[in-house]
Amino acid sequence: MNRTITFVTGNSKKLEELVQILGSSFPRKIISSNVDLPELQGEIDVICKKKCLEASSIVKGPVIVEDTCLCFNALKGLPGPYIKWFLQQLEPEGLYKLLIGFEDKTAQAVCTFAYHSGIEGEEVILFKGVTDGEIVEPRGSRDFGWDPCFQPKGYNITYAEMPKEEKNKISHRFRALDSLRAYFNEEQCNYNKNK
Ligand SMILES: O=c1nc[nH]c2c1ncn2[C@H]1C[C@H](O)[C@@H](COP(=O)(O)OP(=O)(O)OP(=O)(O)O)O1
Ligand SMILES: [Mg+2]
Repeated sequence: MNRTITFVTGNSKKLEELVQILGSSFPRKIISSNVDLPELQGEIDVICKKKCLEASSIVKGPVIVEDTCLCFNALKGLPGPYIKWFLQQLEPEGLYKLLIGFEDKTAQAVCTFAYHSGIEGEEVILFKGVTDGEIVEPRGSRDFGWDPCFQPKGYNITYAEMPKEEKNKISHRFRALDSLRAYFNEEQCNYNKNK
């Protein structure tokens, strides 16, 4: 049985963070595949499940995918899953300006990983991580997406101003991967018992 998991993503920064966060202690081998999956619409969980099944049908084995949303509370959760298009057109400056007419600048960064075993008929499993923060005037490195305009709660620096190790301790992606890691640690225990 194929135990290697393929992380299907077109985003190299996501992959970089996953590798840094999971480190070497993760029980399963993860390889990556840079396939552009369709950007679907709808509720976050539905998007992730569909994205995962799409990936699974291409890879024909165990896969994980990830979808990241940035939800502005004043906009009732938008842009949410559409953040990619908003960021592409508006850049971090424009994201900040979107909220100029609103007192409430709070936002949630939401990361959802989805895993499918590659076995037909099995369910997709979701792992979610949320980090609260606020949308601020962009500051810091332009390395990764909307990092310059997201300031996590309790901090006075943005994700983009933090050392990578710091972001990776509190980020939406870290939180999601923490529960994914717990799931696979247990799965590995059961696998070893039944071997
Ligand atoms: O930690 C992050 N810090 C800053 N920006 C981020 C982060 N994580 C995702 N992002 C950006 C990438 C994309 O503009 C949008 C999510 O869209 P999303 O569809 O999930 O990502 P994507 O299309 O780049 O990669 P994928 O091939 O895995 O779908 O937010
Ligand atoms: Mg995408």
